[in-house]
Amino acid sequence: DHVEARGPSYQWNLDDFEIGAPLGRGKFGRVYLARERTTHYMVALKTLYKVELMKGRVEKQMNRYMKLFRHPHILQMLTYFHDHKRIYLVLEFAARGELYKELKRQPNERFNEHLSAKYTYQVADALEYCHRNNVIHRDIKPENLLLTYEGNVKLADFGWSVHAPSSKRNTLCGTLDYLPPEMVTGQTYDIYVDHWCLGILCYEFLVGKPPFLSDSQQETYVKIKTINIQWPEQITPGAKDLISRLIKRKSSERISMAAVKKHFWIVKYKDLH
Ligand SMILES: CC(C)NC(=O)[C@H]1CCC[C@H]1Nc1nc(Nc2ccc(C(=O)N(C)C3CCN(C)CC3)cc2)ncc1C(F)(F)F
Repeated sequence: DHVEARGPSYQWNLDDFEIGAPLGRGKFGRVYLARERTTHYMVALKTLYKVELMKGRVEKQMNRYMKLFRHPHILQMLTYFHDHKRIYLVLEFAARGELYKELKRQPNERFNEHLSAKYTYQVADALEYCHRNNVIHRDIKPENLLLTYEGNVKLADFGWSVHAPSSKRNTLCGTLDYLPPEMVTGQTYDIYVDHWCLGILCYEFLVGKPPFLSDSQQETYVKIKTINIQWPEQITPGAKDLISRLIKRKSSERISMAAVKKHFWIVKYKDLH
């Protein structure tokens, strides 16, 4: 709202901000802590080099993202602007940083049932909103989640999101661990890919690593297609029930985000401290 104080037609530029410490590197460029000069509002300033993003698609993606996404568990893009070299995204600053680092910092590198249920609930809430707007995130994993000062989740990085349904085969870099069978076999897929990923995410919160982690991609493919999951003892019957209802081969059998939010294990643990 501070940023919108200048009115929707104001052309923001770099001089409106004092640039602070680097927060790290995103996929396409660096991210800095920044402060808006007049209101002292803290933001994250993500710089993207134009050369990678010349395609007009980015502009469309930005506009779709900006207009649509106002949700407590989705990282908000406040505005964006560009100079001759770069595009600058002015994003919400999440003070407690990257959730995957928080996961690694935990004893045994895993979250207890309260944090796992709380974060799973908040991601389900964000996904329900995305799906209501016919957007598939497609890249749900700890690396794409940030934490606010209060310890709540912000879903970020809609770089891979597309309108449902889609059969867009993108060169998915990085881990296959989160891929559902329909994406592994290149079939068309729908919003239910995010339901599968939520199941994988909940498992990783509780165990500290995803269920199909293997030494080779080939082995991971086989485990995904056969849905070969081990259930270590820290996964209680309630958590196993929820995860099993999300990691279903038939996408239509995966329970809805509304059902996740009402699931007895989520309800029991999400507000405990
Ligand atoms: C989801 C997406 C895939 N991820 C990203 O974009 C990443 C790429 C780089 C940073 C992050 N992007 C953001 N990060 C924050 N907050 C933040 C991050 C890191 C720390 C932190 O732990 N340090 C600075 C520590 C402090 C201590 N030293 C030792 C290490 C770094 C603290 C707060 N807010 C908004 C964003 C956003 F998204 F708006 F850009």
